[in-house]
Amino acid sequence: MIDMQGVYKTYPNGVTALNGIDVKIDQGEFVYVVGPSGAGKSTFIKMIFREVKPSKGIVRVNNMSLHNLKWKRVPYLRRNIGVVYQDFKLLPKLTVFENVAFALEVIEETPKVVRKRVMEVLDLVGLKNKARFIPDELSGGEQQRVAIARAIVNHPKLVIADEPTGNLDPETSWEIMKILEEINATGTTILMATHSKEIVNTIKKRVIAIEDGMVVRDEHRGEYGYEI
Ligand SMILES: Nc1ncnc2c1ncn2[C@@H]1O[C@H](COP(=O)(O)OP(=O)(O)OP(=O)(O)O)[C@@H](O)[C@H]1O
Repeated sequence: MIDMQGVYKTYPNGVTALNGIDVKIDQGEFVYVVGPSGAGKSTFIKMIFREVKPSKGIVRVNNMSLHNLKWKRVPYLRRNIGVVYQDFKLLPKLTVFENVAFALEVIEETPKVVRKRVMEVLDLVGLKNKARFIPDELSGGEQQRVAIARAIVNHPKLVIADEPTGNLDPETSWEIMKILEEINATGTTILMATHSKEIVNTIKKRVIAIEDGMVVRDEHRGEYGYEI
């Protein structure tokens, strides 16, 4: 479902963040992306939902070629990708329900479908009883669960999580991981950048390590491999 061949990214300021990446990820895999700060993990991840365009190389996601994808086709790509961020990025003035519904309404679903689907995903993340709350009234872990509900409400084939537990305490982080594993168990591919040694070494999955913009390690049931 993700295929990168000879991918390079040099930002306009001259920094080369990706330096020849070759990676294939199949539908249904759970993959951690690890590596030191500034190694290129976020750039790698952003390339998959076309937040970043490659300077050189082939990028295919869900059978779409991204290196030459027209800007107006980008929403079609993103419809099959849910994104979860470290800082949640919820809309502060909208309720939990509205934050999640927003992702569906933009593709013009009927109110009935929206309600059913939003309540289904809120149930999955254990927040059905907080549908009317606004983000400020929730804990960090709860906000991240809303962000996950929003990411999966469209039944994406792929969920990308950029340090989803980075702002959470350990106990809450395990809860978030449990939810991501449940989503993965339904066949959704999960790609997660993380600095959490505990998580990577405990919940064993494929590990792709990036250093200086290159894949230096790619192991099934791999280790985190760094001290911090
Ligand atoms: N928009 C940008 N413009 C210019 N340089 C950038 C941009 N984004 C990232 N970089 C640079 O590219 C390199 C890789 O950054 P990236 O954010 O991909 O690393 P990372 O591995 O995700 O780091 P971290 O673990 O700290 O989040 C860094 O040197 C960074 O300064």
